[in-house]
Amino acid sequence: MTTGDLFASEPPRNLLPLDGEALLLRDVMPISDADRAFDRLVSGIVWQQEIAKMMGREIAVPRLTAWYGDVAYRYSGVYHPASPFPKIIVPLRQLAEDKAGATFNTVLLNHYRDGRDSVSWHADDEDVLGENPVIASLSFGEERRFHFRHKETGDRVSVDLPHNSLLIMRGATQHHWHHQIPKTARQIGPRVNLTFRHTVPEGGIRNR
Ligand SMILES: O=C(O)CCC(=O)C(=O)O
Ligand SMILES: [Fe+2]
Repeated sequence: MTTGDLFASEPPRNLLPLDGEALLLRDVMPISDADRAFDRLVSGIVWQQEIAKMMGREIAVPRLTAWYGDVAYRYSGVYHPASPFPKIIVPLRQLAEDKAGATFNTVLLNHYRDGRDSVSWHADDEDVLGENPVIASLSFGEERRFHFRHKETGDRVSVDLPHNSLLIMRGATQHHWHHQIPKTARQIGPRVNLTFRHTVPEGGIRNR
């Protein structure tokens, strides 16, 4: 039996001790497909440098991002028109849908260029994601550590997200837990992450 078979035969366990569900699926596609997807995403996606306003100052978000969706949506007052999924992302969405048993109409991509890039504590709890969103998060490239912190109890859970893995968050997770990817002083390479979501379209009509 190969290591891959061993992982595949073990049902993923819930990483969270209470108030939500987080499952890490490893080796979700043939490794050659994962390697190719990583290269194509790094070079083929038009990555944006977003600027955030923090206490009156403009700060570059410490990672590159991109967004695609079948539907338009409004987030923090900013209108995002529908923007069709690039060809490279279509099979990745299908995989995420099959593994998560849910449908997704939007994707947020993150490109962490090195250990100085990060995402700070937040929950994916915007109204447009609905009550208990299923979020499926694909990782390619450098392994990064992902932290959960319970909003009330302060409980912490950490998990390393390897190349070719899928983290599924669902149930009450976003109500009760924040998550982050901290910076690291280690000399590391780039990582690409795709978080698939189901967003209620602007105007409130679900058409997927
Ligand atoms: O890069 C990751 O694994 C997490 C990204 C994230 O939390 C987000 O985009 O909301
Ligand atoms: Fe998130």
